[in-house]
Amino acid sequence: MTADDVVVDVAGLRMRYGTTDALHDVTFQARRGEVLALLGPNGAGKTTTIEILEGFRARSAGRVEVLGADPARAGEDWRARVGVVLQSWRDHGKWRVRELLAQVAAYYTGYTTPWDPDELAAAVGLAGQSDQKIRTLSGGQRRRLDVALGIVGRPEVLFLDEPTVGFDPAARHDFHDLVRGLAAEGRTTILLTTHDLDEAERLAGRILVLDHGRIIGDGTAEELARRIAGRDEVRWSLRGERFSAPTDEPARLVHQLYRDHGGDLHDLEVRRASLEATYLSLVGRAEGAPR
Ligand SMILES: Nc1ncnc2c1ncn2[C@@H]1O[C@H](COP(=O)(O)OP(=O)(O)OP(=O)(O)O)[C@@H](O)[C@H]1O
Repeated sequence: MTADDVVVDVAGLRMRYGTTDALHDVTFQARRGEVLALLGPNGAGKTTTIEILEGFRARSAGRVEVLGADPARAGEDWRARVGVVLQSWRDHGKWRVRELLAQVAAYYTGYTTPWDPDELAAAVGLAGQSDQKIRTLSGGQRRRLDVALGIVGRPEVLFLDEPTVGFDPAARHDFHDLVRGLAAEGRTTILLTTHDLDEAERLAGRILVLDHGRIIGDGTAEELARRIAGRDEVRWSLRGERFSAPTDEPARLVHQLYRDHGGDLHDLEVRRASLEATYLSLVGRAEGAPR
């Protein structure tokens, strides 16, 4: 990773609210084009971290750089390069989708080349709602609009705080497609917070597990699962008897079983080391650790 590739650089970040330490010593980096999930239980410090990176909250200690600048002191030109998806724009119920996108796009003129409102509406799946008033949108459509407003200035870094809370499965699916589409372009670094393992696994190339203000896991879903839950498991039955074996190479074991037992082999199953088991194990371990 070269210094130019590092878009988010956090070292020794601490946050104290009164007498409560919400972040102890958080250190991580994100590269250009990377999708990073901050995963953790309630109160882990996800929102606090992301608000500090967005420049909306002053930290207690530590070094934070986003696009080479300290968010606590960065100016308008920096802000134009950073996208933040806020909770729904409920105050603008009387505005039409295109109008609001055009209005917000106009703020970026002079800093970046914002999206054309109609192209952006189409990109987030709101082409059919461009002329609709915001208060008439469904929850999922409104969330798409939130995302559209977050990306209207073509940000280099996009922050999404619990983006799919309250979504139905179809809206979640569409939203995931939208984020994957943005990520596929490779120019936007995306940092999202979630409680949802499935969402983290689907969207993020890398997952940071945060618990009680500390990072207790960092890697791809597969790396985390292997590191903690260990090996995959192969299960089978042979002449009415059940067997199981842990293995690092399930394909090789399955091949061997077929070679040795052929048609006598039944109920063959490969269980991958799961992110869920890893997460529960990580968070469970941290429960017993000193704070
Ligand atoms: N403004 C505040 N004043 C005092 N304490 C706060 C404040 N904001 C957050 N906290 C505390 O800091 C800790 C981390 O909170 P934070 O909201 O960052 O967690 P989170 O991981 O985003 O949780 P959730 O998943 O529930 O949204 C919690 O103990 C919370 O009570």
